[in-house]
Amino acid sequence: MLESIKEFASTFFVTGDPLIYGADVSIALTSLAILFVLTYYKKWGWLWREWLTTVDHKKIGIMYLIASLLMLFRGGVDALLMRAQLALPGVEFLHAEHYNEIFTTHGTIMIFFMAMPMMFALFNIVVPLQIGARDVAYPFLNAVSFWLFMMGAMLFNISFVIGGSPNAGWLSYPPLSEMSHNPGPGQNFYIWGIQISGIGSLATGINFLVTILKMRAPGMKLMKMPLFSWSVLSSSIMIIFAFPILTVTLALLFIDRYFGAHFFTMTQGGNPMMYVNLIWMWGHPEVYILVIPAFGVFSEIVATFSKKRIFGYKSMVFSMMIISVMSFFTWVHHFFTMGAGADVNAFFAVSTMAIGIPTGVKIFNWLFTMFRGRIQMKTPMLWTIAFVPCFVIGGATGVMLAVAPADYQYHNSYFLIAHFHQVIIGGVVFGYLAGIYYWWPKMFGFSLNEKLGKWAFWFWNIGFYVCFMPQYALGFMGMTRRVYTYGWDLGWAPLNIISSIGALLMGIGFIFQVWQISYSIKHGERDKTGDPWNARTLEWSIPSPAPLYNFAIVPEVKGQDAWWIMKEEMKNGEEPKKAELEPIHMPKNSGIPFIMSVFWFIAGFGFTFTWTWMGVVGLIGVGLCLFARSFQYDTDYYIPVDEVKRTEASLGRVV
Ligand code: HEA
Ligand code: HEM
Ligand SMILES: [Cu+2]
Repeated sequence: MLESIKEFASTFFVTGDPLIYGADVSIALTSLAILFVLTYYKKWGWLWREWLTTVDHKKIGIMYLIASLLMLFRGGVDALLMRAQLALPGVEFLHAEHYNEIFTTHGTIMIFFMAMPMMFALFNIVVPLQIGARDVAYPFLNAVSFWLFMMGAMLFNISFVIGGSPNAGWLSYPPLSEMSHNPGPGQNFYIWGIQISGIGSLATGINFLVTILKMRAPGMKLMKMPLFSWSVLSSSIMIIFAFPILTVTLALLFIDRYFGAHFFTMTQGGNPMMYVNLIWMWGHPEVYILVIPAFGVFSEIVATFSKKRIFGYKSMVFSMMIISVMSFFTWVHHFFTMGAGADVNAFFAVSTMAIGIPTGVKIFNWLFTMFRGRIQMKTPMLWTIAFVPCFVIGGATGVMLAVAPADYQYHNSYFLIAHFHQVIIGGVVFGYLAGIYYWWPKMFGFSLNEKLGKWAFWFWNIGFYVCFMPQYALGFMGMTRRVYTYGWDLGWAPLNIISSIGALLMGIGFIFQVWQISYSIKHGERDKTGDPWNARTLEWSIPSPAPLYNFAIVPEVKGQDAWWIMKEEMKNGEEPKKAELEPIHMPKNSGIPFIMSVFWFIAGFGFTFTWTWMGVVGLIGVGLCLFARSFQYDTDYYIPVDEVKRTEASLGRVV
């Protein structure tokens, strides 16, 4: 009896490693503590009404933000574990198999469950406010997207406790990810976690495309739209074209695994190369999906803190749109070594390098905006300035990788690892952090402490170079990616230990940020004006945090930098035009997005463990939720004028 319980436990729960035991116990204790606090303070009703059922883009944005910061922590712990293992040769801190799992979960979590939601946090928090809208085009769908992301992320993360983590790399190439080589549930967790959240991402792309095209305030022609919103448009278009490829690719892999098909096997007509092509047709655009909104953030920040209009607005827009088209024609640079032949490789080498041109245009525009500006060194600006050299070096090493014959040397080495961390951390992470600092007062009504922010900034920055610069050299010295240890005789030890110290410094930077947030909640400067940075775009024209309906009166836009123009007019004594208040049309909250996503989770969990009955129950639940929604007619309401007046008065505004 005892034996069979033990056997069941060892197949179901991940056991055998004290590190994992420790983590399991702490996860269980934290969950219990959260449940206890919610029950003790009777907060369940509040949680349900205010958060789990909300369709308000601002709250959804905040939930994305919290989730992404937690995932940054999880991915960061993974990174530190790997760096601890690699610091010295011959260490057996992580076993080989455990190392495989950790680089897989680190890469997957950082891209899908940290960077994507942090990007969606900014989309949600900023775009409607910046274009003068009262919500996104499809608020209900927006909540569905969020909960799909959340359930996908949770499904992926529990693999760590139940069943075992995936271990075939962040893109899960076959044949390693096929049943024949990987029979456990780990790869299924990967497939379903990403599949569920990926559908959410696609819906977000559609939502923001329509929001930007249809919901701009009167007078905001596309060529007067702020650059962050342009970047979201560009990224959304890429999402709409790229994500379906991911969905199909993972579905085919699952069919291989579940039904024994042979799309990607080595035998019986299958072809693993097909998978590699498909996954990169999504994967390469994905990195630009992530970085373009970061470019948008930098454009807003550079203009605000240089007290100038952005230099070369039109070229900024065109370069962004050109990058989003070109990003679909470079995917083969990820497998130059797979033998496609010289002509194919030459085409993709040239198309890859060509992306450097529009990117360079943007870099020079930011520099020209700063040139002779009255620059204020606030934290958002610091991250922006640090981004420039970091991204230029990372971009330049990208161009080196794009030289197909040379890539035979660099491919899958630490040179590659250093390249992509440099563009991703220097571009994406620095960009989103800059955006979070910049829009924080708008989200929460208080600023983050500058002093602690500067400590965090320097730790991250110095840590970054200490960690990743040695890796370029290690790549040349022959160190390949995904090795869990190496010998003393190779001479890699000194650079690896330096690199690990750098990772630790970044970890300290993150701790400073946590400290900064908790300190500022109490002591942060309250933002009474709604415009703490003396900024240029519409989101700063309303109080912080924005009221439920955002704009009591929808603004009229006269040009680029609409809020700046309004401020100039007010300075010149022009009275803002008084418009009549009208009742405001708003969407009602709904529990369906949450419940439906829970059913997706159940379905994903069932299919992961090949419990078909459970998978089917989950899918039926999803169907029932859709059915219920189609009979819901009472989905909206009006906020009466009186209430709008009262709210505005309480925020110190006269309307
Ligand atoms: C945000 C993420 C991001 C960004 C922006 C980029 C940007 C670029 N990447 Fe990178 N890349 C990744 C993320 C990213 N990459 C990831 C995650 C991988 C590996 C995944 C894996 O295998 O697991 C990868 C891998 C990768 C490879 C595969 C290598 C291999 O596997 O062997 C190649 C090869 O061509 C490449 C090239 C480039 C190029 C040319 C750019 C260009 O866009 C860079 C453009 C920028 C500049 C050039 C600098 C600024 C320009 C100027 C100052 C103007 C003057 C310069 C010129 C005209 C040249 N990248
Ligand atoms: C914060 C500092 C970070 C450190 C110290 C770090 C460290 C590492 C290490 C040691 C590896 C494994 C190398 C190997 O053995 O092949 C790795 C891989 C990877 N990292 Fe990071 N990383 C960091 C941040 C990030 C971020 C922010 C992202 C993305 C947004 C990211 C994405 C990836 C990806 C995609 C891989 C490849 C995984 C794979 O090979 O399957 N990393 N990182
Ligand atoms: Cu690429």
